[in-house]
Formats: sequence, C-alpha cells, structure tokens
Amino acid sequence: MKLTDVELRRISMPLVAPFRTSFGTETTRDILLVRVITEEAEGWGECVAMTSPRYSSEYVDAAADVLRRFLVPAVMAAGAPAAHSVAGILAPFKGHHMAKAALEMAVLDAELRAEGRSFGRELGAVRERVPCGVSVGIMDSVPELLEAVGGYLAEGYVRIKLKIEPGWDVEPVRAVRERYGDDLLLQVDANTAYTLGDARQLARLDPFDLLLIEQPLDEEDVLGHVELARQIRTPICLDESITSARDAAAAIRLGACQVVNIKPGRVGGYLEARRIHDVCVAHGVPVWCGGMLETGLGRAANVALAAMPGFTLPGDTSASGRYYASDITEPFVLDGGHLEVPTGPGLGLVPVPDRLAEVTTATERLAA
Ligand SMILES: CSCC[C@@H](NC(=O)CCC(=O)O)C(=O)O
Ligand SMILES: [Mg+2]
Repeated sequence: MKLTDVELRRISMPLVAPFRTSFGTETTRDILLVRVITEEAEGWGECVAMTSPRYSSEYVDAAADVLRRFLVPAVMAAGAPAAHSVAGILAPFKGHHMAKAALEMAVLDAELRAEGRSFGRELGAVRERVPCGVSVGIMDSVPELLEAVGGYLAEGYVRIKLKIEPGWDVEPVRAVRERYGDDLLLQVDANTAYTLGDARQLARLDPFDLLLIEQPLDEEDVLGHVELARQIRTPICLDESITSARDAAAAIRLGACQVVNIKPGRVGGYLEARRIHDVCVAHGVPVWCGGMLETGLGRAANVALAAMPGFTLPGDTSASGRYYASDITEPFVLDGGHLEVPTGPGLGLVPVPDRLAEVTTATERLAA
C-alpha cells in the first residue's frame, strides 16, 4: 500500500494517580502517536517512550526527532512497504526501538485494516480474552499499599505486581502476602534498582512464593543476573535487558532469566515481539505482556499479543481506568479479571475524535 502521508501527534494524558517506580514518579503521560495514511487505509501507532530517559535511553522528544528526520523519510522513500519490511528498511538506523515500533505498528495497522485482518489473527492469538494483572507503584506507607492492592483485587485483577526498590521490598511484600493470602499471584519489579551486592536482601523475598522478580539488576548486567539466579530462589524475569529475540535467546542460554516480559516498544515492534515469543516457547520459557501505560491503541495491540499461546502468565494489560479517567479510544474494561481481544480489522478500534482533540498538544504532517 502506497504511503501518502504520515502524521506525528503529541497528546497529554493525566494519570488518575501518581505512579511511582524506582526510577521516578509519573503524573502525566506525554505520548507520541503516529498515523499513516495510505491509498487504502489509515493506521495508528503508539510510541511508548517516556518523557525522560529513565526507563531506557529513549525519550519522547528524541523519538519524534528520529521519526521526523530519519525513520519516516526512509519508509516513505520505499513507496509502498509491507509492514514486514519496515524493520529492514529501518535497520540502518541504530537503536530507537520505541520510535521504530510506533511506525511499524502504524503501517501494520493500515495493512491489516485494508486486508480486513485483526492484530490477533496476524500475531497468532489463540484466546478470545486474556487474564489481566496490574502494576502497583511504590507508596508512602504499607497501609496505603494494602488499600490500593485491595481495590485492584476487588476490581478483579488476577495478579498483583509490586514495584520495589532498596528500602521498599521485603516489608511491603510480606504485608501483601499476609493480608491477601498464599493463593494471590504476586510478583515484584525493581526496574534495575539493585546490584549483585544486594543478593542477600533479594533472597529475603524467597519465602513469599513470588511468581518472579523482574529486572533486579542493571539492564546491561546479564552475567550479574546469571550469578543472582544462583543466589535466590525466586525466578528472575527480564524486562529492560531484552531488546530483541537474540537477547532473549542469549539470556535464556546463559541462565540469566527464567521468564521474559515482552514489550513491543522496547524490542522494536510487534513482529519482533512475536519472534521473542517464539524463541521463548522453543526454550520452554513463559512470557507475559509488559505495559508502558499505553492508551487504548497500544492496549489493543498488547491484548492481542497477550493472546498468543506462550503468554501463560497474566500481563500488565490493565483496564484503561487503571491509568486514565478517559482514554482516547473506547475504554478497555475489566470483565471477570479479563480483557476481550479486539476482533475488528487492524487494532479493532480508533481514537474517538473529540477525545483525541481534547488531549492533543501538537500535530505535524510529514507528507511525501
Ligand atoms: C512508568 S513504569 C513503565 C515500565 C514498567 N511498566 C509497568 O510497571 C506496567 C505499566 C502498565 O501497566 O502499563 C515496567 O518496568 O514494567
Ligand atoms: Mg518492568
């Protein structure tokens, strides 16, 4: 399909509550959307890069710049690129996985809408609905945390993930386990906040039967995770360390992780995410779908991804209301702890024009 135009759009989405992690506190998401216009259909992509380079080296202004100056011109110069060829077209440009993922997602969405095929069908979904976990930020006190967790459980979430950091780890985990029982599916995410020297402290989490500990060490410290895995019983899950199927294969072979969090933006797109799924399944390693506080656009694609067979653990595929009072699409609403996989062509939904206009802070057209 010939690309005739590309729009970059920035939207500002206030969170329903501050979301604190070991690397900072989010109160508003400044999100970059990509819309591609082709002769047959339009497609939407969502860039998950954050405002500052604290989760990874990417940040939203840099993503807009690299798309504007390099990535979009390269794809438009290709004329009518198939979605599966976008990654190859962009390969000469190093890094910027989240920017590349947004552009590939938009081209894929347009292509699938034109062909009448859903994201789920394209990715190989085997489920019509997916069980949903929720990510719970670091809080000012244990009582506040227990109240928040109780609220999410009352909403029906089937798995709780607690953000942790040095000084906020064993005590909150113990309190949640003691209050909500041994059957609660419970895991933690450190976002690289620890070092191998903290192994003894992290081993103190072993008695709480956690599903996993996510990214305890620096994203580049793969061998450190191999050593940590020898010193703690809780399964290690990698997030920031895994930026490609090659990374996943190496980390698994080395024994750096026993579970993988798949985030399409982090790895360069939904097609690479599928390759990581396939590598992990081949190695018998469970995967789950991570989140980057996406709007309904990215959420729709993530829910489709989470319906693939190897996604055997509940993901951070929460309802729209977990983060936003009003989503830019029809909201995803939890039903019995699950979200329905969209079945329409492409993403299966589009932004609601009035809602999109309300939150838009800038738009620019990058016509051929
Ligand atoms: C602002 S934190 C974003 C990265 C974080 N994401 C989550 O905790 C889940 C966020 C979500 O529910 O979308 C992670 O490291 O897994
Ligand atoms: Mg994480």
